[in-house]
Amino acid sequence: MALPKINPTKTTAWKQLYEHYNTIKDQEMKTMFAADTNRVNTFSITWDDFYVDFSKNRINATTQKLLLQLASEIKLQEAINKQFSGCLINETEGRAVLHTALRTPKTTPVLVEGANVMPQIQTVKKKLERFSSQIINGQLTGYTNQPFTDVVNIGIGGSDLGPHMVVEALGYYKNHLQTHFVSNIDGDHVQETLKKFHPETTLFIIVSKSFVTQETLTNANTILAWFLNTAPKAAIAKHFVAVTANTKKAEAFGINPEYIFPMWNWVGGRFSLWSAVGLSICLALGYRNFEKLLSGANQMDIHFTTAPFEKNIPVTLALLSVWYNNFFEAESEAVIPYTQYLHRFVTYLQQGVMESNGKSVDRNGQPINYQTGTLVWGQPGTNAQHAFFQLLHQGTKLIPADFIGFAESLHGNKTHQDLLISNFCAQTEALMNGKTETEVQQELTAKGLCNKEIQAILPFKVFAGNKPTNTIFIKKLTPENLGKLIALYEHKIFVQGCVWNICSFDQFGVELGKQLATTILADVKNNTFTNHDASTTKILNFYLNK
Ligand SMILES: O=P(O)(O)OC[C@H]1O[C@H](O)[C@H](O)[C@@H](O)[C@@H]1O
Repeated sequence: MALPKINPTKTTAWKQLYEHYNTIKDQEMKTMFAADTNRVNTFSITWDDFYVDFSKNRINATTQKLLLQLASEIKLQEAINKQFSGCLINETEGRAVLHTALRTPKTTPVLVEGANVMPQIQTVKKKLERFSSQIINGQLTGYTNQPFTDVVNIGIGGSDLGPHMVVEALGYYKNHLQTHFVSNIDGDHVQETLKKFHPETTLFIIVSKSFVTQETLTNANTILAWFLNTAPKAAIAKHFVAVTANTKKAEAFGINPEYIFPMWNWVGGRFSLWSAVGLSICLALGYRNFEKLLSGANQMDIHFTTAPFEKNIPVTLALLSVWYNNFFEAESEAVIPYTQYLHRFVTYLQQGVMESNGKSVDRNGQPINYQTGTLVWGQPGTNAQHAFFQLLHQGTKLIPADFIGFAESLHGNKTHQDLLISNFCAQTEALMNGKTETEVQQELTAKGLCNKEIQAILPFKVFAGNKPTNTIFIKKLTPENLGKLIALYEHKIFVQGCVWNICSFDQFGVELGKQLATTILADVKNNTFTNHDASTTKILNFYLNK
């Protein structure tokens, strides 16, 4: 029931893509547009509220054919079927990968090792719905009988990034509850957050799939001590709830079992916002909006599992990313959302992409000799334009970029929206077309510069262009459309992991640092350390003023 284990570099498509790369690498996209009036129709997908234009890529019909052949040779369809049918595709941890079941309609059974998981999902969803509406409407109150005004999510990694991103992204739809997120072990993060609310009117959600994460438990204990400075012990039951797959540990922490929201080991942390980990989303936006988010994601799941690969958005974006990563040797890709609401989207994606696909052994445990996980970075446009776009336009690196935009402004300010969308379109056009010497010369001549002046400045004003971008244009930022967008990137990650023949669902790479931190903590407490390298020892000496 395992995923296929095919070395991509041994496929016929891979070898042909190499040869093809040599023929296309110096071709200009603008020339390709001029030669083919139908290019934009061939290389775009209209689906639902989404228009995805991937025509501004360094590809032609042969590239697309070979990338699709690669998908077929590595048995992508078989892998997708296995994921959605609950096979234990997270082999290194012996788990299914079924965050998609959390957004599947309740009438469709989803089996994990023969058992239908839908009833337990429904039970938790009902619990989330009841609890969140009782907090929002003031039926459940704090220990002094006042309604809750603030909610604090205490979690890190997947237990923070997803819900935090969604609550910010859908800020337009928020209710009166103020939401806060405490993640970092940095005590200053907790202390700064604690300034913002009162114990009598604040609900604390401890979110940890494992319920052993150092940061989360330390922060939870610090906040609990702060709470008990003014509140009686009996108040804990009303103010502290937990989301976890380890209910025993949550009970041992002192959480009222009635207020423990379970999740399951077949939901990976970085894909968990659809589970009870989304409790802060339910509280901030109301349960109906949470359901809309899930329903949007489910629509993308249906698209992903049923659309032919050449019209399949996640498959297309994944294969294009492989094209640049493995053939053009582009190391990173930028994601630029043209809405401030998505200001945490890239931070969220970084865990999904890099924790999943930052691997250097294949599914057989063999070292690999090709590039895997891309570096993902970015921030909202137009801010990004004034920060790092210089490097995109004129730097030495090839950085493919996804431009994500929403046609409708939520507050309806047309003046701003016209400006925003003009920038959104102008940047991808500029990145593709660049500016030739001749164009610069004409521009400067028109400004009245003499030839000597023009020649002195000319090289600095030329833009090579031919920089690839995808445009993901969506009608409106709604809970449904955000659900679709997040699910799109989740599936892109999965497809890339399949092509690279790596295990996308474990994260052993985060363990070593955690182990060493435990050793160092003991050393710091004892004020003695001998077992570290000279560099680390000197740094520790600096800390301990030795
Ligand atoms: O939810 P928790 O068990 O507390 O885990 C929180 C985070 O811990 C680690 O950093 C893992 O690498 C992440 O994948 C996970 O999201």
